[in-house]
Amino acid sequence: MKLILVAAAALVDADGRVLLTERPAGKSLAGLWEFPGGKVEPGERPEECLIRELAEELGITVKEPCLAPLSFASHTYETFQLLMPLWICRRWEGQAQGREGQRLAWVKPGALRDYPMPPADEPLIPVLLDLLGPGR
Ligand SMILES: Nc1nc2c([nH]c(=O)n2[C@H]2C[C@H](O)[C@@H](COP(=O)(O)OP(=O)(O)OP(=O)(O)O)O2)c(=O)[nH]1
Ligand SMILES: [Mg+2]
Repeated sequence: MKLILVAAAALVDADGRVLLTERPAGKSLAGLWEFPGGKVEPGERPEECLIRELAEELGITVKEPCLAPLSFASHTYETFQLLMPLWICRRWEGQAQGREGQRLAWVKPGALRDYPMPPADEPLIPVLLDLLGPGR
């Protein structure tokens, strides 16, 4: 089966909230809430890809040293196998906006379960809860 490599970020703000973005209508998994990021293109390093995706999708500038490896998702979808490393990032320049019309939500970790996410993302929720606590 085809292996798809997706680089994604848990952006964490000063209050310990995590950014989720809604997948736009018309795309696969539309309406579900995900970590911003996208497919690594041929010849691209994953970190480079993530910095590009965060600029394209959110209009923010992230420096590579501000990305720390956190965890990964591995999930078998019907038509491909997803492998998605997740970096945590607490520092960036600019204010995140949905540059592709997508809705954004800053979510305290204890409320992540209120946002329907792709099945691949499910195991990442406890990782964030462990690291950040449920939040107030
Ligand atoms: N960015 C991101 N993608 C995720 C997450 N969970 C998850 O299963 N995915 C899947 C959805 C897509 O198949 C792929 C993301 O790649 P992408 O964001 O560049 O894909 P895309 O919108 O162009 O998707 P597609 O419609 O072409 O499949 O990984 C997540 O938390 N963040
Ligand atoms: Mg994307």
